[in-house]
Amino acid sequence: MNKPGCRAGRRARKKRRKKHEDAYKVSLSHEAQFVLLRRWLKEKGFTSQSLIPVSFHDTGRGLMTTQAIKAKDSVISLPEKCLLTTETVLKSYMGDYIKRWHPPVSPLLALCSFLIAERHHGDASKWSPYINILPKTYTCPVYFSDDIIDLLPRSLQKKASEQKEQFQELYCCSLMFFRSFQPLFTQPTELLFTQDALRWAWCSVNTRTVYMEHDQSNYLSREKDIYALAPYLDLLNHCPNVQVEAGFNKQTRCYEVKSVQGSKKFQQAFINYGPHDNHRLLLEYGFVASGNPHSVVYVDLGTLKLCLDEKDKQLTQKLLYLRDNDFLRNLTFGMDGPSWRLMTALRLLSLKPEQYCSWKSVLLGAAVSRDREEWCIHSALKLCNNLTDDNVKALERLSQLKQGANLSRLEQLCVVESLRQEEQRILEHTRVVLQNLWGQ
Ligand SMILES: C[S@@+](CC[C@H](N)C(=O)[O-])C[C@H]1O[C@@H](n2cnc3c(N)ncnc32)[C@H](O)[C@@H]1O
Repeated sequence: MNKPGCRAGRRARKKRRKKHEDAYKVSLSHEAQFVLLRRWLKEKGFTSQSLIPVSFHDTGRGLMTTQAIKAKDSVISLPEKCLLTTETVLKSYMGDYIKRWHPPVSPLLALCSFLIAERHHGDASKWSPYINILPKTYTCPVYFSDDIIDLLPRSLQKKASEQKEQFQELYCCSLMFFRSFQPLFTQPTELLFTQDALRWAWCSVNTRTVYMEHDQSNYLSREKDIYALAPYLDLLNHCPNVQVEAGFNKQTRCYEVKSVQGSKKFQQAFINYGPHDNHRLLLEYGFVASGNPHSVVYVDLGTLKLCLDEKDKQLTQKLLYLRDNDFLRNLTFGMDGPSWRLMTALRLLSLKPEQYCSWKSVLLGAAVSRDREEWCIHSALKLCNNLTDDNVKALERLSQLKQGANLSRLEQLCVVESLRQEEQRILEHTRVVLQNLWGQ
């Protein structure tokens, strides 16, 4: 039974926490750019007052409820007129240029080109109230310099570098296409459609669009056209524990978000971007969610090799089996210890020559012998300690680099630091689990 004293203490702590959070919750609804945005949206038929823009102490800018939302009730319903899609782009002054271009460009590139052009037009743009509230820069890895990429967990470094290369390739391949817009501008397109401008537009589309399927256009490439920029609605932040139903309603012709559990008054309204771990959130959205239940620490092949016995004559064969059976990726530690896949890979690597014939049953989950199980736990601890050391070094380096960094670099360093801190927390839990297993 709870002691009354404890309950009173908890209540007091809760009150203090709420007061602290409220102090760092600043309404943005009276700022000129949001007043203009709301006015512009009202002209397009969006009038709801139940969500207001707020700067939150933990997640940054987002939307707060001004009234309670019941389970299954609407969070927001945005009329089609407010959405910016490839249809908007193809119907615009850029449409004929895009339609003429061969081979057809992707829906993503069409949207990016339009955003770049509209940002350049400034107040003369019909979309300026929306463009003005878009972030000026992002914390996705495509913005990271090499020294920041080096501070990511090893398994993420490769993906981050690939993202940068993929972006670079898109830019190089699009230069001629951008040049085709020259008649629309007085300035040379090289000065408008720069790599920086495309990076900004690319991140705007990738981090802010909602999923909306469109009919395939003959004027665009075969890549799926699933994007819609949804002004105001795109101020909703992600919470892994929230459930929503979202989609374009063909009857009401609105993009609707409904809450599954409901939400209290004066709370941040969240949506769910999907069951992503922190690596995916960082790669695709440029942030990490603290306490993310989907997060794990990945053991890359280089780290796994630390517990391999170079003198093991079957080592090459073991690694081949692991690779052929898809056991060399997605090896992870979670809050509850090493994953089944990681332990299975370690069990196969642990086999002595005379046990090697049982490799098939090991891959199906069978344990071999007590001493091999101990070897696996010991190896998992070794991997856990190695990843922890790597984290500690990265965190030290990050705190050095943060000193004297400019604002956008500081934001990037802080995101990487949050990721490392989250991983440290997972590894600490994993170590306790492994030590308990070792003691059994
Ligand atoms: C669709 S926008 C949401 C609104 C955004 N915060 C803004 O100021 O415009 C998506 C971006 O919001 C940020 N974000 C979303 N959820 C977050 C969270 N739980 N914590 C921190 N940042 C978050 C990330 O930068 C992400 O790329």
